[in-house]
Amino acid sequence: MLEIKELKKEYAGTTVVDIDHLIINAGETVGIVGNNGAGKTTLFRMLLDLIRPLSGEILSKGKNVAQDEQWKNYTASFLDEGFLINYLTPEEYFLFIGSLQQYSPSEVMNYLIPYTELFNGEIMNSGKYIRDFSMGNQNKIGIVAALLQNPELLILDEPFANLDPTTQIRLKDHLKTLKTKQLTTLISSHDLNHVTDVCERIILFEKGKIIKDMYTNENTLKELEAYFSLKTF
Ligand SMILES: Nc1ncnc2c1ncn2[C@@H]1O[C@H](COP(=O)(O)OP(=O)(O)OP(=O)(O)O)[C@@H](O)[C@H]1O
Repeated sequence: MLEIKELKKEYAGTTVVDIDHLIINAGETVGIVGNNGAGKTTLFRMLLDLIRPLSGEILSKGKNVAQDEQWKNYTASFLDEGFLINYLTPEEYFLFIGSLQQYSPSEVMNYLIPYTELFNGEIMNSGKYIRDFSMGNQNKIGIVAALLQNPELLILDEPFANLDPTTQIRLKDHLKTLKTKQLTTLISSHDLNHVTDVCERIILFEKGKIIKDMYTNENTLKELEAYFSLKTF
């Protein structure tokens, strides 16, 4: 699904992403972990052609995302609240996103039914604009809007951040159900517990470089905890 080749990004002369070669296979659920400033969001922004690399390339289904827009037809993402439209209500926003997929309003509303529990009675019919929701609820709106696009490739930056524990568990359970749909998912997270629970493969980033790339097993969480607890700066 994705191939990254000799990808480099620098800010003010400091290398923040430096990946020799990385392949993400179709259908994989991949967790990206790393301390603050490791380069996770920068990588995601390059995957979405929001910023350009200094050198190297990102191929999505074999095509360079910076040169060919095909990836936009099958990729959905939520990186931060900047992806939302603040002056809309959640209903208006979901209908807008749905209309881009040619969904009728009733199709959109039907699609949202499985998210009733995740929304916890706080999102729909509240009469509020997106800008007036808490960060956690804005996250929920953004994640569900990304899923509404029925993507083949889903990119979520810290999806568990700002969510209450109940919602984190509901989101985690939902993300696990997506595995059966052959969706390729990239999730960055600081929550080692959740990310190892949801993802079958974990890539550990440090200063823009891949330090570990491993398939999840019963020891992965302990390994990651040991790695981060021994880390000295
Ligand atoms: N627009 C920018 N201008 C200058 N430096 C930037 C810019 N964007 C990111 N950086 C720097 O690039 C490095 C990687 O940042 P990035 O946000 O990708 O890390 P991250 O792994 O997502 O961190 P976090 O876990 O804190 O979200 C950091 O040192 C950051 O300060």
